[in-house]
Amino acid sequence: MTKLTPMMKQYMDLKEKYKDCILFFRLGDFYEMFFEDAILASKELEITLTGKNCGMEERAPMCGVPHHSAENYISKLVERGYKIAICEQVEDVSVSKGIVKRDVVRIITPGTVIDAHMLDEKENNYIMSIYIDESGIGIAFADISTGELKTTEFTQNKCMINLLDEIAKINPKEIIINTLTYDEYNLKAEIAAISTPYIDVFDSWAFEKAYAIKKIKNYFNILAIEGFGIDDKNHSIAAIGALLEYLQKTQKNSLSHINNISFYASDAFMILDKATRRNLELTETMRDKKRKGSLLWVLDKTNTAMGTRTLKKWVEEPLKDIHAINTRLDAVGELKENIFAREDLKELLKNIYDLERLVVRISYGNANGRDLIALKNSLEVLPKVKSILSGLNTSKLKELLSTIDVVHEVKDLIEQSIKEEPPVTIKEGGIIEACYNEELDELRSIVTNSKVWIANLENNEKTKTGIKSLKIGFNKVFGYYLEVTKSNLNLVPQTYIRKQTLSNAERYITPDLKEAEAKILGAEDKIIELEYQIFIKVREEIKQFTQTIQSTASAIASLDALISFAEISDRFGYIKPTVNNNAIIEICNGRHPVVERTMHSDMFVGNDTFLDGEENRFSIITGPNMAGKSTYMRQVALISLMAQIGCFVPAEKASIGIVDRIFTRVGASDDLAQGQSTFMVEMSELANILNNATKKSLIILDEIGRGTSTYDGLSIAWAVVEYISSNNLAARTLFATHYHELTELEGMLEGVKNYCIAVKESNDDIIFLRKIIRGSADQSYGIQVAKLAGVTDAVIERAKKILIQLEESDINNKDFVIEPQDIEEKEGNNVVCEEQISFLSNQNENIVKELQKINILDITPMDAMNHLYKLVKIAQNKGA
Ligand SMILES: Nc1ncnc2c1ncn2[C@@H]1O[C@H](COP(=O)(O)OP(=O)(O)OP(=O)(O)O)[C@@H](O)[C@H]1O
Repeated sequence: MTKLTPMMKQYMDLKEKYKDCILFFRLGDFYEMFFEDAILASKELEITLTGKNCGMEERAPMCGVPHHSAENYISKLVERGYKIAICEQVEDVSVSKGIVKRDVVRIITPGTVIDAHMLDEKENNYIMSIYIDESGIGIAFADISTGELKTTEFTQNKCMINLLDEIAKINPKEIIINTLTYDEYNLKAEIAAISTPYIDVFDSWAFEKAYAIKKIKNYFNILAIEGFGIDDKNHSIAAIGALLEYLQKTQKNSLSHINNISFYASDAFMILDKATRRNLELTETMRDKKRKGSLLWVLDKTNTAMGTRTLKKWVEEPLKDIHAINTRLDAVGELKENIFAREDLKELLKNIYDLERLVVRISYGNANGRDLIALKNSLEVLPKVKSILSGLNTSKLKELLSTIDVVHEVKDLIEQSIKEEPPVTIKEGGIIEACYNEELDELRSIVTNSKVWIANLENNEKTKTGIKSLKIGFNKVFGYYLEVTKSNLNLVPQTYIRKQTLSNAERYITPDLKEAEAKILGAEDKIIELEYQIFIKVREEIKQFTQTIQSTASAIASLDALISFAEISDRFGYIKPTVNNNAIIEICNGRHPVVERTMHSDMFVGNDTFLDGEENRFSIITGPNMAGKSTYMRQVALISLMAQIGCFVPAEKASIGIVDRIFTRVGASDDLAQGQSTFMVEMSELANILNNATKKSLIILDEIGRGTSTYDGLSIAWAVVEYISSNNLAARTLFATHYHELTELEGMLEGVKNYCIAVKESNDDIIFLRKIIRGSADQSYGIQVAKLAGVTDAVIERAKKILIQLEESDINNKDFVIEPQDIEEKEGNNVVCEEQISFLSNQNENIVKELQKINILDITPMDAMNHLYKLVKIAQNKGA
């Protein structure tokens, strides 16, 4: 018969309750894991697996991590999609019975991380809840490390596409959903293709409307949900209800920092699908997924972590509302012009800590003394920020000025209560400032006086006994003692009580000394406890200001992002675009914001653009490879997007008719992992464009139809031009192509115009002028570009001959016949070979014989390897 130890029984009960989590079970200074959790964690974390005797027949597999460094281990597991249940000692009421009560205090999942070291300060960490039924889709997402909670819903047709676009934008780390099947969609696969969140089907009852409404009311402690503007948004309500349920279930803690729901209409922003975000390299590069080389890399010169996150959100969510865009543009303009104000603000912002996340740590009860000092230092800067802002005039800056609250109550409270350099832990004292609490001051003076008394005692005893080397020391076992070296033992008075013998000294105590010690130690214990209590009280008081600090943080973040836009506009010569609701995109001397940063200033050649949705709605762009077609088209898309996020643009003049969506079909991006060929990907992206573009969209097409046979490709491309340019759609489009036949469409189709990127021929070479001009390119210059790229002369020469023959066949309407390489050329190869052989004949006649067996024009790689092997053998034998 086996009997489980009480600790193991407690563990087993909790594990039963939290089956889907790895249980981090706190024992002393360690988090221990047992059984299958231990086996898994030891493998994932590469830590030693041991065993523990726990009353069972066999020792339970066990492994553990130190409490103080647990965050690192937890973060590794969470990144890999595991859920971690943190189990702590919660009360010790039953200590008398020898049982410490433990419970799960928090579940950490990929989307519910708040711990500073586990978060990327430049990114939000979102958890998303999705509710789907036959009439629509609702989403709600929160970043619990900042307190943001947003929701939207789609009830029109195509809502699945809207959902996937939103997921691509928000990039949640974790998704809870009511179902994974919807029409013909396999949602898990669809979502995995866009982003890589941890997806879980969550309890369906949590999505039920009545339950969700009750949950929202309880959570926010309100009587009606109208105040959030979601009362008629049933899908949103369901998603929010489940999200709150999940958060409460996992966090088991006050979520008071999530104190608002913000509903947004998804069509309030420019829509960018996954392909477009990737192709325009908005936040990371296509090739290596790095920030460097992306648009964000150019635009982001923020000075606070909050500003960095806000700027990224703006880039991913361009506006469509002209007024909102203009208020940002005006503010950027004022900050650009007013260099002194901007520079001063920048310096001040550098001293502002990540208030959004700090306030959450306070709310969770995780903040330590240093966090509070960081908060105080940040708040100290705010009056100066406000004073500079009060000298500025634009409406956005005025709005930010009125939102920023210096929260002087909090600043004063911390200043008075917390020491300037407090320790990291909050349970060892040394945190609370003098003169803040009378009782604490008294206790401290007891300690100080007693210590002075002890210091005096040393001198007095020295005089009294005549032992000059007598000293008073302290250790944790005996407390305070008098130490006398062996040579002076004859001088020790009767009243000293011997306590310890060392090799060359004796240690004593006296009743007076012990009395002073008791006072000191008693007071010190009380001080530590009292300091802890005071600290918790101060932290709780600050918690009441959560909402005010959050809105101040959000205003600072916006200010930081605007200053960043102003800074790059000034530094890189950007200008203020005008935005309007007509269809005209007119750019004078526009530049690609990222490509121009990769070359010396003035090297980038600016280009003009005119698209009006009418006579000039569709530009067919031809030109040699490498001429700059892709760069040009992307620059038009990026300039439009930059204007709509409220940033100045790299151009001499720009007028942007608001764009509702940007679509791109750029280059060949294989999606083999998804089981799709290059051509399949190209065609499905094209299908997406044709199905979803509107008259207000901007479409960038780079070489449609390239991935199939020439005639199929040309036919598709031709039909695409006809369809998009027709009055049904008439979307503004830039289409780069090597199918010169398409240039015949100018004049045939309304709104289609030919452009080409100019090059100059010089002898056999081409010089890239990078200038877009009206008209079409006369040839492709592919062979010249191949030559520039270093393709062997033999291939280049042969390609030229083939090209001539192809062109002649074409002109004479003959079938394509490529004549074989002439004899001379073939012999030429042999001549080279003969020369080599005659050189080698001097080296070794066996090698020559071997070489003569080889027909260099008819040899497979395998044959070549065999011959090489034989030659090496011959050479080795000769050497031997
Ligand atoms: N306006 C410009 N000024 C200076 N350099 C430019 C400009 N446009 C493009 N370039 C340079 O030329 C290179 C090639 O440009 P891009 O890829 O746009 O050519 P392309 O015509 O699309 O070529 P392909 O048809 O082979 O795809 C760019 O990487 C950039 O370095």
